[in-house]
Amino acid sequence: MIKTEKLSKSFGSLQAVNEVSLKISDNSIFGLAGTNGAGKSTLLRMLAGVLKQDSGTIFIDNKPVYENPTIKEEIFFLPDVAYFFQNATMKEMVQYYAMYYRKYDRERFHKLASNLGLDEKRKISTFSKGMKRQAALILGICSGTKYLFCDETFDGLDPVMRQAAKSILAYEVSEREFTPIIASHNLRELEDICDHVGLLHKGGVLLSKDVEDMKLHIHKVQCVIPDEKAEEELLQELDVMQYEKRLSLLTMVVKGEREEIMRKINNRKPLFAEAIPLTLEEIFISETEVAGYDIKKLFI
Ligand SMILES: Nc1ncnc2c1ncn2[C@@H]1O[C@H](COP(=O)(O)OP(=O)(O)OP(=O)(O)O)[C@@H](O)[C@H]1O
Repeated sequence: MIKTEKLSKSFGSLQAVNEVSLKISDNSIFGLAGTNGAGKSTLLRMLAGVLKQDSGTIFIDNKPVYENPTIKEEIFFLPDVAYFFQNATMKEMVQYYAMYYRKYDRERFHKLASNLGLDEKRKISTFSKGMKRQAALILGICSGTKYLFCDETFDGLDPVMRQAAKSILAYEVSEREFTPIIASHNLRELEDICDHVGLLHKGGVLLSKDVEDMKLHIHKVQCVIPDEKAEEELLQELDVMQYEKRLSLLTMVVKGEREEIMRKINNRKPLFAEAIPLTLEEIFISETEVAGYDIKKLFI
């Protein structure tokens, strides 16, 4: 488990991370969301023990991380710009990492590289940007560490590869002790993968929540209600966060229990009504409006 208490870091007069207290549970995928400059990379670098905090504490599995080689053997950090030795092939990078990470899984690496169509003997410098991202990700995953810190790892991957990367991470979490932490300025990249999301804003944590929990209390529904008056009454009756009407189709994001919402809609004799999946952005809108933030301005 990762636990920080009042973690802070400044660069000169700029407060990049401001009293961040977070808990990241084991065997879950944690998304660290926030706009450009929110402090995600600085926070990840401190968590990975690359950067020393000015104040506050970080404990990983109850041990301080900075200058602690034992705990660092359980951490792999994927920076936003992947680093490879000059002219190195993936095969050579594996040899290098395997010297440091005793649990390096070469077999898994061969399998993943082959599945993704990446040639282990080709110089990584000749790979495309997306291929380099894939290479960095699988090199990191196969290190066998308990924690994987990913800084904008999905950036530059096409939608198919993004999905593949998400599946690989989810598979690892289900198969072994593994906790990936993924930082991204794009909420859509964290969609469908994170169990828990922390939202950083101006160096502080705006919220940190379990995604499934959030989904229990907010729902997106679509319906067609032929009677205009009944529709108006429904909008009054429900705790509507957002709504949009296109022709006769009414789409609403509503707070409350799902059964109760559907019961109220069905009372208005809809031609059709169904609940549809919520995006992370929609969930965040409802969660942060209480704090007075306009999430749309934070994530354009
Ligand atoms: N080495 C540094 N020296 C000075 N300022 C820095 C340094 N590293 C980060 N900062 C500043 O700290 C703040 C947070 O930066 P950080 O890179 O952590 O944000 P981020 O959320 O990762 O942003 P992005 O999504 O753009 O990568 C920014 O204002 C940045 O300019």
